[in-house]
Amino acid sequence: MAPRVLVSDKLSKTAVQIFKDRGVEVDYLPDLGKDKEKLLEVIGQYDGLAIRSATKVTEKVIAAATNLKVVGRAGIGVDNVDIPAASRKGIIVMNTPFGNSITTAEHAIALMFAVARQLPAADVSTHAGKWEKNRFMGVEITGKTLGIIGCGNIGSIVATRGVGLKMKVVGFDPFLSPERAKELGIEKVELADLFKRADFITLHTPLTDKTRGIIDAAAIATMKDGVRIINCARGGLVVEKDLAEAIKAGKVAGAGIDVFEAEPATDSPLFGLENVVCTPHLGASTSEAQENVALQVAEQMSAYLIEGAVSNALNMPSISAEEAPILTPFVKLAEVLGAFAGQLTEDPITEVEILFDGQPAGMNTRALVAAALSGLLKPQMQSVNMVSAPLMAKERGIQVSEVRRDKSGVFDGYIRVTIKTAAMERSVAGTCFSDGKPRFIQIKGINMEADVGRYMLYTTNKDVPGVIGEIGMAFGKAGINIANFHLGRDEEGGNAIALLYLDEPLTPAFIKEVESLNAIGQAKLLEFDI
Ligand SMILES: NC(=O)C1=CN([C@@H]2O[C@H](COP(=O)(O)OP(=O)(O)OC[C@H]3O[C@@H](n4cnc5c(N)ncnc54)[C@H](O)[C@@H]3O)[C@@H](O)[C@H]2O)C=CC1
Ligand SMILES: O=C(O)C(=O)COP(=O)(O)O
Repeated sequence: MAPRVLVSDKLSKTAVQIFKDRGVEVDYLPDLGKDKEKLLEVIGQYDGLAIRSATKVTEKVIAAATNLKVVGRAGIGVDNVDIPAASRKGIIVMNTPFGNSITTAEHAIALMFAVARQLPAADVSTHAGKWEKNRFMGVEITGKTLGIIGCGNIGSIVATRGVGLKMKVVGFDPFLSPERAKELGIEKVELADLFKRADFITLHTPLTDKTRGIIDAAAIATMKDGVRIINCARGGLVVEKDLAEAIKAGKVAGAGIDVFEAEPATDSPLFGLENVVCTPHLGASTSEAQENVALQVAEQMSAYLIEGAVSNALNMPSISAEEAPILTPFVKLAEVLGAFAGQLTEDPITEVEILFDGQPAGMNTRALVAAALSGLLKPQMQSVNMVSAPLMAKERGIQVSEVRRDKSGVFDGYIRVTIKTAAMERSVAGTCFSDGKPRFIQIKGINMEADVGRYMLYTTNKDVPGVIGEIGMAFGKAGINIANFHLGRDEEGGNAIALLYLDEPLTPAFIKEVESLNAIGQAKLLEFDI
């Protein structure tokens, strides 16, 4: 059945055409996202949800989204999506990180000019026939200091535009390297320095616990008198009430505000103030940007829903369409190895080490780690998947480490999963042959070569004569067929293990009976999603 996508915000219709061309069913209901109740009612029918900023993908929406696999944000900011809730449910959240950056940077520059020359008020006055030539005295931009808070995609574009306008540009961003600052032609500064020196301040960070209220009364007090502030990033970065007070007091000479603490903003302390230029979250609203983001989000969501390719996901490593077919057998292998270890371990796991030897070491190991963790946690959490597993492991305090090394043995490559609990350590290794099927090659340090079956009985025993006979007798007496049998041991007369392939699951009573056989230590029924 074709996957179904709901477009619940106003995206360019290009998205609809792309979904259809890729074989995805699509419902285009651009106002539905604003109707919370209706969204809750219908979301269960969809595999994908394409949004902008109006649809709020809350924990409640995610709980109701019983079939949802992917949320695609046609734009950058994902603060309207509860990503931890989505991750917990295994839903991928992706955005289009570059499609609207130039357009948004241009809006910041447009607001800067509008504030510097009071263009909107002058426009209203002139339309009213007042000709107030003396009322609107502006400031020049050339030679002024532009302070950019957040020098990522958009902040960097604003920086180059500022340099082009002959401004002195200073930037604050903890992740801005001195080399990158030099390349942009700007000076990297601390925030306090930026506040002290800037004539214009423009914000380009995401809204996080660190950045919320970054411009408040205390920050404004350290700024130059007559500073002008532009916010095209997110409402909440600026404390609107504090900015309004500072404008009324004449400390701040003007502000250009595109984003608000509460949106849609129907009321704000900034409304009606002299030289505050407001726009209704128009940063990304050009036809070029909207074409870009619609096209990109529809391509990305279709690629995921149809081919399993992942790009620009915020809660899952990327898997390109080209690598998906090569990676898939190793994803399955990693999951099987994790599942083996997870099913044999009842105590809390404290550590997991995943070793990639040879061929898989050169692959997308983040995806393979996610797959191994998903297999490992599945016995405890049925709905865990590659998206949710890393977060679940972290929330459970499991330390995950990854080791990559060159080919070291007879196989072109293999993966080994080692887990630790307070009481023990256990490892299992496997490889993929050219048929793409996973094989176990080592269990608890014992070499063997065994296919993976849907139902398998794993036993540990002493390497003494008669074990196979005893097990065989028990199965024969119970009338249960053994499809295949693999054995391995560490040394003659030492520890041995057996893997029995079964056509169907065993009853707990029968497993107990096997466990009670003389030479048998442990007997455990394993199930693999194969
Ligand atoms: N008004 C609108 O319509 C639009 C708004 N946006 C918003 O613009 C903002 C920036 O977007 P991009 O440049 O694409 O993001 P980005 O991720 O490329 O850049 C953000 C930068 O902020 C920096 N940063 C993070 N915490 C910081 C802190 N505490 N102090 C200083 N810098 C910090 C990061 O290191 C990063 O370099 C986002 O909030 C996004 O949602 C994006 C598009 C349209
Ligand atoms: O991309 C972003 O982060 C934006 O803020 C753009 O929002 P919008 O898609 O115009 O509602």
